[in-house]
Amino acid sequence: MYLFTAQEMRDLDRYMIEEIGVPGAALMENAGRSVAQAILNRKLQGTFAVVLAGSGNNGGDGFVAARYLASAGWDVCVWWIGSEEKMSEETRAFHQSCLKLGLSVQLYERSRAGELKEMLQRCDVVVDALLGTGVHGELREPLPELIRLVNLEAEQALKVAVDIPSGVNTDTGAIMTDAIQADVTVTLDSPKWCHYLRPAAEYCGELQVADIGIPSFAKAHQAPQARLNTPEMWKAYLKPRSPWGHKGSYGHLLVVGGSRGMLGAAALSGMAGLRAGAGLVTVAVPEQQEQAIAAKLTEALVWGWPGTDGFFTASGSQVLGERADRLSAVAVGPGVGRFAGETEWLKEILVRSPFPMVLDADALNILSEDPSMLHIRQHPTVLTPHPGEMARLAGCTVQEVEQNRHRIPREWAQFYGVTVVLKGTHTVIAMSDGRQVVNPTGSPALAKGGSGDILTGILGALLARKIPVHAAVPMGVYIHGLAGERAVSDSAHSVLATEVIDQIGPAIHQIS
Ligand SMILES: NC(=O)C1=CN([C@@H]2O[C@H](COP(=O)(O)OP(=O)(O)OC[C@H]3O[C@@H](n4cnc5c(N)ncnc54)[C@H](O)[C@@H]3O)[C@@H](O)[C@H]2O)[C@H](O)CC1
Ligand SMILES: [K+]
Repeated sequence: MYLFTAQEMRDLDRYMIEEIGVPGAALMENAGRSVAQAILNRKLQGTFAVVLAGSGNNGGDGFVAARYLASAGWDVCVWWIGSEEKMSEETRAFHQSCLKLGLSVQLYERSRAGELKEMLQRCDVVVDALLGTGVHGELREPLPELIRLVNLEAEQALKVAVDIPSGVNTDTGAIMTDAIQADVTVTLDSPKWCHYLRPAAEYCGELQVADIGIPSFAKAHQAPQARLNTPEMWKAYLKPRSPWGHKGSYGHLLVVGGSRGMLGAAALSGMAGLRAGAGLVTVAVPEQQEQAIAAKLTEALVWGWPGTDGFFTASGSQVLGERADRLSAVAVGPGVGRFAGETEWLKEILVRSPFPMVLDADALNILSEDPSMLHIRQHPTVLTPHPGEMARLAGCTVQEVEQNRHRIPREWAQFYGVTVVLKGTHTVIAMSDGRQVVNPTGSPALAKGGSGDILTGILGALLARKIPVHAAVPMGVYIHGLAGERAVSDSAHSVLATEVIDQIGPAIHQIS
């Protein structure tokens, strides 16, 4: 499923109208009917709806929805703002048809706030068709006051946003002034970025996608840059294990990390890698840590790298060359820590790894000293920063990263020719060719130490299994999120990282 920006949606709209010949009014009719149907499907007790309509096409959808609710026997009152001159031809026509049918259609003015307030307090549904994807900049009055009125007074009503809650920015998920706090958002044709970006995502409520008659081949013709992560995108690579296979058939993942005080991180990555199907996993730790990791991990191989006092040493990573021909992927970072000569150490790994690589945690912090070293890489490289690590890499604040989740990872991925996985609720995956994937799976249970190490292990294993990076990364992120969801048996507070690892197998089974 695609994820649209406002401009991409306008382009698709134009393509459907001008090149395919479907009238704009037909799309609007379908949109409004879908919204009304979504409301009727809920079989609510009460049947009084207040429809708030702007003068743009979002408002047009609202006028249509009002007509369908009225024809289902509902008591409907439409309040609209703006002016008839500003309306598009379609919106004007549907406004007129509501008037001709004798529906109650009221022009909102500040002096009438009391009347509207009284209705909002006793209605059963509020349809928010004030602003859609055409919003620009700070809201002009009377929108802010109207939005405040709805959020404050329509407490008991079901608030249904048409396409997007009015006031949110479609592309960035920002809220310029204020936005409708919706219970349900009926989005037209496809989800938009704002449905998955904070703070807008918190204003959407339940998301429903309405078919308005745009076939998938039209979307493929006008393909947007981003998709929502769904198994259909990569399921073909998730083949059952062959009865003729052996451990060598499923790749050999090397996990590098586990310095003093952080052994658990490398152990979690290693275990996750095995659960995600790698044929062999070797965990490389500073030599002083070798005994301890061996005692922790029964199924993995261990490899002591030159170390001092439980930390890696500058030139120690040269040993990678000795076994590189036996490996098929490497994951560097879980519990690596910071140490003298770390940049040189990481550079050696980048050079000596002629296979896919995952960089996480302190490997990313080391990298942020000199990101240009990524240009050394000749093979797929995946970075899995959380917002703090992304901020260090990009040289900006965490807040800037959070406000630009749609943009910063994409620019970074394209510039350095890598795949960036910006973690968080709705992880954003940015590929080196500009394509993006937003992940819908996950659980608050994953907001705990160890979750990132698990993701690193899963991604490393899928890459070791020679699944192409464009499929392995969305697959790994999806499985990780699903395992997190599945690990919650009662309270999300108390889930342990090892319990998430236990759910990797069931998650894979659920998808297969
Ligand atoms: N996706 C589709 O194919 C279809 C989408 N439909 C609906 O159309 C809207 C987008 O319509 P558009 O006319 O481009 O814009 P809006 O209605 O969102 O808003 C324009 C309207 O709002 C005023 N405005 C803009 N910014 C501000 C501001 N900051 N303050 C106050 N007012 C503002 C502007 O002056 C205009 O009057 C999409 O979301 C769908 O709901 C089609 O109906 C079906 C096909
Ligand atoms: K809206």
